[in-house]
Amino acid sequence: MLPKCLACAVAELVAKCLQAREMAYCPYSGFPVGAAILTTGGAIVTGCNVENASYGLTVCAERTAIQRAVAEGYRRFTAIAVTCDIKDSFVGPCGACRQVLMEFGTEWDVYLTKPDGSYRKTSLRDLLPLAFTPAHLQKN
Ligand SMILES: O=c1ccn([C@H]2C[C@H](O)[C@@H](CO)O2)c(=O)[nH]1
Ligand SMILES: [Zn+2]
Repeated sequence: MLPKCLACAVAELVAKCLQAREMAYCPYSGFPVGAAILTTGGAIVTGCNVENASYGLTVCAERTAIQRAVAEGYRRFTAIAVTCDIKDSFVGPCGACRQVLMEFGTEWDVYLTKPDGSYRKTSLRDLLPLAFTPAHLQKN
């Protein structure tokens, strides 16, 4: 894959998370969420929330995306863009998703994206301070 400029990669990532939100399966909440993950190699893997009649089995968009990415053979990531239908504020991933993303690196950029495509950049470190990570399980 050809390397892209960072601004181009972010623009594509944001566009893909908005597209992914269109695929959300959310008949119970009516709250569609889209996510798009950028791998270190420049590939983008998307996800949406997938709800279930047994409500607790619902999977968030961010976890759908990361699980899909890992299943496709990717392990190293640089960024995730996330969007929902809320227009007046930037909304972060839920706590469960923050922890699951942290499993695959502490240095993620996170683009909290509004439906109009505007975004606020933050980081997984800032979203999950003092995180418990795989490094804590390594023997000394
Ligand atoms: O970070 C989050 C938070 C919520 N949801 C989904 C789960 C559920 O389908 C709907 C309402 O909680 O939004 C996500 O996809 N990501
Ligand atoms: Zn979540």
